[in-house]
Amino acid sequence: MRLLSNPYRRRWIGWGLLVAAFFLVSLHRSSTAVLSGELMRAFDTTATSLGLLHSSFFYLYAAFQVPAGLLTDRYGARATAATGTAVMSAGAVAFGLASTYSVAFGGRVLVGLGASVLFVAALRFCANWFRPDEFGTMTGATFSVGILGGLAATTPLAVAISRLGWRGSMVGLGVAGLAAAVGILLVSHDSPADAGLEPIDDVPDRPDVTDAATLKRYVSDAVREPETWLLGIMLFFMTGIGITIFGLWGIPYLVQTHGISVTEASVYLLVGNVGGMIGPTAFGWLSDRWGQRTGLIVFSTVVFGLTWAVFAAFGTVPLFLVGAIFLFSRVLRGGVPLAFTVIKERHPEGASGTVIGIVNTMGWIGAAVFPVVLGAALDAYWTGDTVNGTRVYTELGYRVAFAIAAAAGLLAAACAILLHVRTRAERPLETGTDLEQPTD
Ligand SMILES: C[C@H](NC(=O)[C@@H](N)CCCCN)C(=O)O
Repeated sequence: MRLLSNPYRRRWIGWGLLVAAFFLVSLHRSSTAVLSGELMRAFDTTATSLGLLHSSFFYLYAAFQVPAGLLTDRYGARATAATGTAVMSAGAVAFGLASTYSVAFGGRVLVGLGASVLFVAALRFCANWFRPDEFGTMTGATFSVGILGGLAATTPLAVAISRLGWRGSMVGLGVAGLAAAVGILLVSHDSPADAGLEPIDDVPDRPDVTDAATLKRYVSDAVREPETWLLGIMLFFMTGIGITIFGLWGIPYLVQTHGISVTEASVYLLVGNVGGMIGPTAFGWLSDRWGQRTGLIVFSTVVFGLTWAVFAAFGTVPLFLVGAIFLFSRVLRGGVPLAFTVIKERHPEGASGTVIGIVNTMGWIGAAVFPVVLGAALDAYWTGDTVNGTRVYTELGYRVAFAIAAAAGLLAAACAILLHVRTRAERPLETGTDLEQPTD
C-alpha cells in the first residue's frame, strides 16, 4: 500500500502501466509481418487486402494523433489512456476471434484507434508527475519501450503463435491489454493531487485538464509557430525513413545484395533495434543532465543522414560493418525523440498532449509516404529479375533509395539546425532545471 501512497513510487507504477499499454501498441503495429502467412490462410486474402489490413493501422494512427492530444489535455491522461487501451484490446480480441475478413478488419481498426492515444497520454502523465529536468529522460524511456514492443513482434510473437496459434495469441494480447486498462484506471491518475497525494518536489502544479476554448487557442498558437513545423518536418523525414528502412526494405536489401537468408538478415535489424532502445533513454538522460535539447537533436539528424550516405556511396557494405553501423547509428540517433520534449516545453503544460500529437502526426505521415517513395525508386531501377515470384532489385536501385534517405536526413538536419539557432537566440539554456516555460 505504501507503494501507492508514496508519490515518488506511485509515479513509476502509473508510468509503468501506461508504457505496458504502449508496448502493446508497438507490438500490434508491427505484428502483421509475423502474422501474414496465418492471415492469408485464415481469410484467403490477396496481397492487397493483407496490405490494407497492415497499413490501415498506420493511417488511423497518424490521423488520430491530434484528436488523441486534444482528448488527453481535455479529459486527462488516465481516462484517455484507459479508454484507448480498452478499445485497442477489445479490437485485438475481435481480431483474434474473427471468422471473416471484414470482422478482422473491423477489429484491426479498433486496435489502431485505441492505440493512437497511448504515446501522447504517457508523455502527458510524465509532464504532471516528473520534474522538467526529468522529462527528457522520460520521453526517451517511453520511446525505448516502443522499440521493445516492436522487437516483441518478431521472434517472441512467432514463438507465441507456434504455441497458442495466432488467434490465441491475439486474444491473449487483448486480455493483457484489458488488464492494463483496469490498472491505468486504478493507478495512473492525472497528477499527484488527482490521486490525493502530496506534491512532488520541483514538479510545478499542473492543470489536470484544459477547457475546450483554451485548447482551441493552444492549437492555433502551435500551428502558427515556425518551430512546430521545423520539428514536425524533421520527424516526417526521420520517422518516415526509419520505419521504411527498418520495417520494410532493410531485409530485402541485405538478402538481395549479400545473398543471405531472411533469418540472418533479421539479426542485423535486431542489432539496430537494440541500439534504438539504448539511444533515446541515454540521450534523454544526457539532455536532462546537460540542459541541452536542440544541439543533441542536430547531432542525431547529422548522424542519420551520414549513415544512409555511406550505404548510398558504397552499395554493398561488408556485413560486419552493416551490424556496427546499424547499432551505433541507432544509438546516436537517440536525440530525435527530444523533439517531443522541445515542443512540450515551448507551450503551456495544459497543451502538452495537443502539441505532442501535432508533431507526431507529421512523423507518421512520413511513415505512410516513404515506403512508396523508396519502393518507386527501387522499381525504377528494376531489371525484370524475379526469384519465386518476388522482385529482385538492383544494387543501383538500393543506392538510389539510400541516397533519398541521406537527402531526407540532410533536410531533417537543416530543420534541426534552424530550430537550434532560433531557440538559442530566444532562450539560452544554462542548467538542466531551467528548461521550463511559464505555465498557463
Ligand atoms: C512516436 C512514437 N514512436 C515510438 O515510440 C517508436 N519507438 C516506435 C517505433 C516503432 C517501430 N516499430 C509513437 O509510437 O507514436
